[in-house]
Amino acid sequence: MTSPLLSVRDITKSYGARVGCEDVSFDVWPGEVVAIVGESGSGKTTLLNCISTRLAPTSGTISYAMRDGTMRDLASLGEAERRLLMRTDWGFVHQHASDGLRMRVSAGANVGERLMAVGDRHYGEIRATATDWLGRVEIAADRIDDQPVAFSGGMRQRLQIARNLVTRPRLVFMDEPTGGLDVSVQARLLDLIRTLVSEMGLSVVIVTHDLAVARLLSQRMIVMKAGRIIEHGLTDRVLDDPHHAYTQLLVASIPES
Ligand SMILES: Nc1ncnc2c1ncn2[C@@H]1O[C@H](COP(=O)(O)OP(=O)(O)OP(=O)(O)O)[C@@H](O)[C@H]1O
Repeated sequence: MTSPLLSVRDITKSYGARVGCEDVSFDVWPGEVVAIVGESGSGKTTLLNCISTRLAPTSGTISYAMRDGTMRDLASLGEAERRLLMRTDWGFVHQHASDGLRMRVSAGANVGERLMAVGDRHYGEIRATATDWLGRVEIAADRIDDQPVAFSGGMRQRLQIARNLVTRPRLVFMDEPTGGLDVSVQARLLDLIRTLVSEMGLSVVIVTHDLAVARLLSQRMIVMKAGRIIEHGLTDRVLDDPHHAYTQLLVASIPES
């Protein structure tokens, strides 16, 4: 494919007098993982929420290559079209699994619900697919009827990933997906995300303040500071040869492993 999947142009989001992000432009190509990094308050979440239509930008345009090949300005989508896109063609993995799961319905139903959203109606098939996906995210099949409230943080996050990926979306947004988890749990989760993303050929936009996460998962990296992109390039290049003084500072602050 020679055209981008998502095209972000001159996105600005203001909260009254405060700038969330400003004049941000970049493309996401099919099958690539783009990491948005920067310190707290640099505008990463604001940008992610704007490009995933969870937040309306103050100005700028975001276009998306729909499954039928047409490039649509996301602001022109009707509410029903937007919701369908979010439930089927896109995924959104929240930092806190409780924001992306229904905590009081079973693990199987959390996964099955997304399948029903794309029109699956056969109970046996839905349950079989849900069981298969629980296995793919390393949750034992005998936990299928348990509610996520009874799961550990790492399990909840893996369930949230299964719920998002079961419909085989083309684009997945992730907001600090490993944030707040123990280091060993993080490592296992990162490994799982990396495997699934590569097996499924997913495009991903991931927000993280952790450069090690960006290094492990992404091919391209966007560095933000005070709402603006200050450096953008291939992840290895940005991390091995940062051009901007702020990026140099960020890279220098990664603990030696
Ligand atoms: N709802 C809001 N109302 C007012 N200002 C906001 C709001 N949300 C974010 N901001 C401001 O916008 C700027 C960018 O915040 P944002 O949360 O996007 O940054 P971030 O890089 O995601 O930070 P963190 O890593 O801490 O989540 C900050 O100055 C923040 O205070």
